[in-house]
Amino acid sequence: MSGFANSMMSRVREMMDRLSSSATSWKDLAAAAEAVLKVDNDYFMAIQIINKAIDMYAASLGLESISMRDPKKFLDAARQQTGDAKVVSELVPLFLTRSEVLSNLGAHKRAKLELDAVISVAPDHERAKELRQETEEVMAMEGKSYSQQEDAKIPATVLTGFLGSGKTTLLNHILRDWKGDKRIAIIENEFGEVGIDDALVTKALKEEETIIEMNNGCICCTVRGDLVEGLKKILKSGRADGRVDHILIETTGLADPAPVAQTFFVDDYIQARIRLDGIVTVVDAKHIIQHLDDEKPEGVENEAIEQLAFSDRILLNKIDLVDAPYLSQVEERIRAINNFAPIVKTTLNVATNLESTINGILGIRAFSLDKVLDMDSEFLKDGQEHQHDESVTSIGIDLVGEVDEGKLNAWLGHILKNKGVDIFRMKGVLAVEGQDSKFVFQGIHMLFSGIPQDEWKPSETRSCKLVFIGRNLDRAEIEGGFRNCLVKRPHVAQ
Ligand SMILES: Nc1nc2c(ncn2[C@@H]2O[C@H](COP(=O)(O)OP(=O)(O)OP(=O)(O)O)[C@@H](O)[C@H]2O)c(=O)[nH]1
Repeated sequence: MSGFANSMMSRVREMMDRLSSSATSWKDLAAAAEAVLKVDNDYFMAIQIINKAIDMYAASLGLESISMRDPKKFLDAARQQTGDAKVVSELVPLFLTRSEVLSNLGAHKRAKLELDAVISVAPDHERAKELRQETEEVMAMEGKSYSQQEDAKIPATVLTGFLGSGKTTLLNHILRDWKGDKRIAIIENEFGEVGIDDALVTKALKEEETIIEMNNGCICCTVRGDLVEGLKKILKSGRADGRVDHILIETTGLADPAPVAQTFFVDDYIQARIRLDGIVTVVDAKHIIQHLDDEKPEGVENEAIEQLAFSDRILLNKIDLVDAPYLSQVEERIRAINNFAPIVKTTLNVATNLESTINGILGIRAFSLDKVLDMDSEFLKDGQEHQHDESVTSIGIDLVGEVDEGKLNAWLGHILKNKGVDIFRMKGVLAVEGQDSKFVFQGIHMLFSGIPQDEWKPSETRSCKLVFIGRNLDRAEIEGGFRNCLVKRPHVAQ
């Protein structure tokens, strides 16, 4: 991670560490949150500190489990334990600060819910009533028209979906086939040591597009700081040569979208200029149930479930690979996780209804912090880092040289037959002996396709790049197997 990104992401944590070691009471934290709000207008930092103050207060009463989840229940329980006077003088001010911050971050519904809770225990509290009225006014305005301030920001879409679901296919349609005239900047993140998507993303880009690749870790954890940096770079490039109308962020197939979405609230500069338009999840109809049912070790999230839960629009893709009863079953499973996101059925590789599909995911104003907080009241808490399932790894191969077609086919056939269940995803761009075109292959479990694509240019070195992502992969076996397919002795590229 770059120095800048490091410093950005560690800022909140450093501040929290400093406060934890120097400020030992909830009162100190409450004062610190007020100061951060007044001096810096730093809402994300303020909410971290005020949450900690409320947590500390709740812990002193043994009520930490309900403090965020249900503010009314928490305030009522606190009242029973400490009496009305203390709740009004101590807890209410904490909740007022929190409501103010939530409103400033755009979570008006959640702010109102907390203010309602405050007013239920302190019906005459003037400041609480005032804040609730202000919040209601903003909500009424937002109901009529999208706020001008939000309109002025550049919309960003987080494109998520499990490995191989069709994200890059969709991206290519947007870049190559879509008739819309938006200037789109793209941030691409891959899981795997060797970047392949660069070769798979269409070269027929509209001239103006900016593509930023982030391949040194997963966007939802290690490279979140780089995402902020990438967004800032896009903002600057947009300023230099006109405009950027939309930002599209393709996450890895193993990303948890929650921390990616949180990024839009962490940095003031970003928050003032970019708004999260929506989280779009592409679903592979054939394989999704298998991944939803995948049992994970203790403390490890199931990414396929998270990607659906946080989604604002779902593209139920690859419907050509399943029959109608199975498709209904898939829809039912999706609905059990996310009952509000519209589902659009697609076959992205043949691009039917492309215009309406793309228009239905860009500029939709679908992301709502309120909606997310309803589902996950701790969404704005920093430090909830995503833990990847460590049995799922990636193996990257990057070698100069070319393969023997017969040996390659036999080896790929062997892998598909014997490792198809464990290999979630494989893809590669290969030089095949005697062929002028690059051989591009894609595999998802037992499904495989390979096609010649683009000729090798005289200036290019004929080489092979492959990525395997899956469970319990044996690096020596896969790498050894591939090396046996090579025609010449390879030279390992660094
Ligand atoms: N049968 C079928 N195949 C599809 C469809 N959409 C995409 N594919 C194929 O599925 C494979 C994976 O598609 P990608 O777009 O690379 O998937 P991805 O989500 O970007 O994959 P990762 O980046 O590895 O997570 C490719 O071979 C596509 O051609 C579809 O609707 N039907």
